[in-house]
Amino acid sequence: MHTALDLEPLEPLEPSGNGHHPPGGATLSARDVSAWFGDRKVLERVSLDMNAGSVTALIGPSGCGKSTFLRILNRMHELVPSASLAGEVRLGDDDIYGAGRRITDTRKRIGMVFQKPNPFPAMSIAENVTAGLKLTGTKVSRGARADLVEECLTRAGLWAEVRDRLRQPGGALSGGQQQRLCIARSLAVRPDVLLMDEPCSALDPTSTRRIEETIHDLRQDVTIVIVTHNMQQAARVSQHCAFFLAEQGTPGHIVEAGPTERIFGDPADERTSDYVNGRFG
Ligand SMILES: Nc1ncnc2c1ncn2[C@@H]1O[C@H](COP(=O)(O)OP(=O)(O)OP(=O)(O)O)[C@@H](O)[C@H]1O
Repeated sequence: MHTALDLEPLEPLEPSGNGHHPPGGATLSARDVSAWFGDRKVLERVSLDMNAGSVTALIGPSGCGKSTFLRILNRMHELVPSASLAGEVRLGDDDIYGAGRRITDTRKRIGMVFQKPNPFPAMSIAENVTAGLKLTGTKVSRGARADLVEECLTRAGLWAEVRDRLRQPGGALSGGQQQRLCIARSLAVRPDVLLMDEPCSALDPTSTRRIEETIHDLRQDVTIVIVTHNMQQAARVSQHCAFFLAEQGTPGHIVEAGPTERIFGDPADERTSDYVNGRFG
């Protein structure tokens, strides 16, 4: 059950990063995105700007298409054999579905963190951080690797806890630490955008809070889009919010989107008000 909302912004616990990372983030814009699995349409003309320097939360009841929309944003939807889509997704000025655009280029610029932490359990903590470099063809000299590991673990809010055991396996960390390790791994390829699909749903409240602090610290550098079922979390971590709904078997669509404070405090649509106040979903 969702409850009344705490709109207080989070205070960072640690400074974000060590100053080595570039300022960044880029605005991600979806225009008239529709999606299908086979003949079944699950998203209807979704348009949304996810601004640089900002956290955008995607909220809505189960099955309304939030994860599908998120997966379209980094070209994962097309990996499902029956899946198709229409519309446009732009990262800055680039059409990520444009002719000749390679999936690996998109994945490099738009990282993703999943519901269940998925580090490589037998690889060391340090190797986990750099694991994505090879996959995306990112070149980092051997000498620069240690700095990159420290930088990314710091930005992910994990450095202080693991600095003395970088050679231990990633699988030996707690669930919350593993999730921050996955965030560090995503950051190592220097993405402009980080997509997070219910990143805290498998975590306890303390680990959840820690991830929320990490999100708060990262947003200066990386555009963040997060799917969450937790309304208090959406209110705490996001500056913008989009409310998705799929009514009576119709495809999911955005009922309304805007500044989080307005979506929670003064929504334009009664359905949004009912949802954010826990009256359904
Ligand atoms: N691989 C798939 N094949 C067929 N249908 C799918 C597939 N993935 C999702 N769907 C359907 O697409 C619709 C949207 O699902 P999606 O997972 O995007 O919703 P969601 O809002 O993220 O839900 P939840 O909050 O429960 O994760 C649902 O009706 C779902 O059953």
